[in-house]
Amino acid sequence: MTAELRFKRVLLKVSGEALMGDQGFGIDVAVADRIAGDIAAVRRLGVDISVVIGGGNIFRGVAVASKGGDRVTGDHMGMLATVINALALRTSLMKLGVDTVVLSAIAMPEICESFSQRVALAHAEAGRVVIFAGGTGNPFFTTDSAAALRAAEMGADALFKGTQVDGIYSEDPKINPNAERYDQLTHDDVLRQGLAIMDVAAIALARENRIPIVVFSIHHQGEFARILTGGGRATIVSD
Ligand SMILES: Nc1ncnc2c1ncn2[C@@H]1O[C@H](COP(=O)(O)OP(=O)(O)OP(=O)(O)O)[C@@H](O)[C@H]1O
Ligand SMILES: O=c1ccn([C@@H]2O[C@H](COP(=O)(O)O)[C@@H](O)[C@H]2O)c(=O)[nH]1
Repeated sequence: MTAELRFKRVLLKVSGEALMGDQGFGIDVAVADRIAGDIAAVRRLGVDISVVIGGGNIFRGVAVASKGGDRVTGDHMGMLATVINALALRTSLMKLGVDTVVLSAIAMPEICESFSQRVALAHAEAGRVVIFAGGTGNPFFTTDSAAALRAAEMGADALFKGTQVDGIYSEDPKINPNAERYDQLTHDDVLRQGLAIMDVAAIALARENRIPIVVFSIHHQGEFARILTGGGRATIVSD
């Protein structure tokens, strides 16, 4: 008997930082391959998946701004970092025989296709995994906002944030190991309590479009599939 699926069409936000593994910078191919394996397993369950990938393993715009540099240039560098990660993840998925396309919010036609909602939906309809690169294409945003935006554009019924921690806590658990972990929250709870797991714009956009957010650890192999089939460990944010 096939397990009942919690969601049929999901947008997965993959932490850029997770891709570096223990290296401290850049891409650990073994980690990219493992995450690709988790995506392939979820696809085999019959779930439509598209992906937004972060860039924190390579570059964040605030790193430039905090040293007195130009924030917009820094953000452009950060968005380019997400394209590098998207190409790496596509390579890992293609090795597993998963038909995958990268669509960038910033045109670079020699490297990948450009994003439009129409093209993205057509690729998804054809059964491809779509990886959205380049964030929203605009500075002063993050890939969490891009994930909420693309989830709405793709008609996703949930936004999965695969990150470094296994859910949302009362405070950053990396700073306070005694912080309380939540299984269930509303979008309003996250905003009112200022829980910094995602930026405010991303949470507000998901709330406006009634998209549940599922926060889980991308480091736990098979967790993505377990959550979709009713198990696993995650915090679910819904109204
Ligand atoms: N209330 C909270 N609950 C859980 N984690 C929190 C909370 N507040 C802050 N965090 C931190 O937020 C981090 C996730 O946010 P962030 O989006 O910056 O990283 P990421 O998922 O690795 O993405 P990327 O590397 O792509 O930027 C967690 O690793 C955690 O340390
Ligand atoms: O829409 C966007 C998305 C991202 N950026 C810049 O890229 C880096 C990396 O993204 P993360 O979400 O931090 O992983 C981000 O710090 C921004 O500098 C952007 O400008 N616009």
